[in-house]
Amino acid sequence: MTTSTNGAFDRKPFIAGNWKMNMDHVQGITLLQKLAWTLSDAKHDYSRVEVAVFPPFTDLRGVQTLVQGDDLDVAYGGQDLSQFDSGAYTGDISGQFLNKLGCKYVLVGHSERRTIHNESDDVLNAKTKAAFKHGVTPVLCVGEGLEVRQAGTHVNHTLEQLRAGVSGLTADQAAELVVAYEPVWAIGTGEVAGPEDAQEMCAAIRAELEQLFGADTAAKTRLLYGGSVKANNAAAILKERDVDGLLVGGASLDPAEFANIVRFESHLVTD
Ligand SMILES: O=C[C@H](O)COP(=O)(O)O
Repeated sequence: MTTSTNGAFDRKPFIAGNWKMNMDHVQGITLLQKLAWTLSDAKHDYSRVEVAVFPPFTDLRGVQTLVQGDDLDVAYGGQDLSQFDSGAYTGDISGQFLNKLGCKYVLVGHSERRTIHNESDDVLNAKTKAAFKHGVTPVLCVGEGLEVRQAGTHVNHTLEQLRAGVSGLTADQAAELVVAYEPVWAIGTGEVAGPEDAQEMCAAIRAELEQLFGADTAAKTRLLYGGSVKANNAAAILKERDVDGLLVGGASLDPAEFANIVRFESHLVTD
């Protein structure tokens, strides 16, 4: 992520916390309150670094109430959505419902959805389009498993997922889209892809978006890295030119740790 001489970033940094299947609706409120207090104490400038949380569906109404009631500048989103608008799809959640709850974002194709729920590239493309249809910005997750990484085909593999996910989008949608590169071997394992690994893939993703949608569009799309991010490695990853933010799992459940990740710029000065 490069900065201009006035300290502005090329793209607004985006720090997102994916709570996964953690935190019931009472715990979720407490976590968000603590995060907001911590960031407020630290005088966090939300206009400089955007913050979002992705709670379980059952927490979203409580999160909405807290965000509205306390006028918090924290965005929130769903961890998944249906590719369909409504109907006989037991257990699924429509993008329309997420929109109605004030969700700004929704995760699409997290590796845990791709593997545990066998979500295909075609389904994820339909979900990406459904998100846009309902006015919710998709965060499309891509990334390779350990075997692919060891075989050295991780760039091709990840770009194939990307191409499938963005197929049929307009340039405006591609510019608004957020892409999260999450090497599966680094998720929840303590194994972190090095900053250079994150940069290699984010640069490849941006180059692919440039091919597909043009340079002006690709310059706007925000690219995140995710996988065992902590406060002590966030700043180094975010120093990379094409990495615009982080998708944080485990560390987002600790408000002090997550707030420190959000405040990565204070670590940039001292690193
Ligand atoms: O969505 C977040 C990613 O799966 C990373 O999770 P993690 O930070 O626990 O490794």
